[in-house]
Amino acid sequence: MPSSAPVRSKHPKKEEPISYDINIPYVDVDKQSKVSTKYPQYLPSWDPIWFDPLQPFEYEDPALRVRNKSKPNLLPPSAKVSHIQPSLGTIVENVQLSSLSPAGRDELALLITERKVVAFPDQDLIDAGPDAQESFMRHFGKPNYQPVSGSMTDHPAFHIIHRDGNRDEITRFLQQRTTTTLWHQDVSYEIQPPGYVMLGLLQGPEVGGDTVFAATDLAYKRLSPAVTTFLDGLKVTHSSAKMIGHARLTGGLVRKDPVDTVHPLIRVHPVTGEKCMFLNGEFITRIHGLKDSETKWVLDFLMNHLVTGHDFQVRVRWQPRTIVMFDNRSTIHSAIVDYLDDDYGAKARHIFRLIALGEKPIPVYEDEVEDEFE
Ligand SMILES: O=C(O)CCC(=O)C(=O)O
Ligand SMILES: [Fe+2]
Repeated sequence: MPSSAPVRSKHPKKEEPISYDINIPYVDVDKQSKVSTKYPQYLPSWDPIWFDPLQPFEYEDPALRVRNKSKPNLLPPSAKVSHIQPSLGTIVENVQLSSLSPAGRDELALLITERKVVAFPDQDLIDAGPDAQESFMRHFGKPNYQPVSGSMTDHPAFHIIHRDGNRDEITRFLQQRTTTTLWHQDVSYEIQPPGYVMLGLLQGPEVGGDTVFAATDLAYKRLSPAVTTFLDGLKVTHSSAKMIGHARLTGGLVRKDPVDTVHPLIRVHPVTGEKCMFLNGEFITRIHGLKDSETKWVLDFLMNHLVTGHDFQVRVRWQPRTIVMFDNRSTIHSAIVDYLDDDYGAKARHIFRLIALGEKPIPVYEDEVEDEFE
């Protein structure tokens, strides 16, 4: 929970040369207040709140409570269900998330584990306010408080993704990178990382600004037994230190101390039982038992496999008032910042993210000795 303990710094300085993470944009707060937005209450705020480290907690995945796999409480006959790709990604129309009973929310969790990414266009939950949105997500797990980046005053579990159409930051970002895509699994450094994640579109460009997802279990299945046998027992350190260090160095807001957590590289999904690659382009510092160049070799190969395998990916196009819910255990994702080009007219994009923290990642070999390779 929030506490009133030390405030390290305030919002980012104007001379900040480049954002550490394209998903955590540098924002000129003074200018922001003048930006026209449909949802001013959701403009990012940088309130000086301090959070203590996440403590272990009991977690039962809501999908495990579902007995009737046809999901009658989620999908009445009037619901229109269409798949975006054969193996992942589904659009559900004529269902309002705000009206779901607890049994309907359990069934939603099951649908998300089955389809990995589910989009619900035209949701009245988008306009129901932050309390209703937070309370909806509480069903799926514990809230997360982001250590850096813009949030909402009095609602620190919100992570706000907002671009006002200004290209300057992207131009700076692309001075050092060749693409705006940054593949990641959300908050993988926490001891109990997110299971379910909600993204809610407040405002977006007519064309562009899609979000792309890759299935980490399907990608795992493509690997040969010789490779999966090697990967199955590996442990990896995920760290928020670089992100937080960068924020501190540049005078940005910091709300938590850095966390380093050892996770299995391959985790077993608690609902589907599938093995998922648990990997991140942003937060991994080492694979235990491997040398630096070997770690880089393994991570480069696996990330390349994930991001180039379009046959186990889905790209979600945002329609107005869409809520996307995805399984952060069986997917890796990236925003696509392609809508700021002059030729197409710069556009604003405004999304909120709410996270439900889930189980401690389940290793393939339960009886492994902790930190055997340290
Ligand atoms: O903006 C998006 O589409 C995704 C943002 C995201 O991945 C994040 O904030 O963690
Ligand atoms: Fe993300």
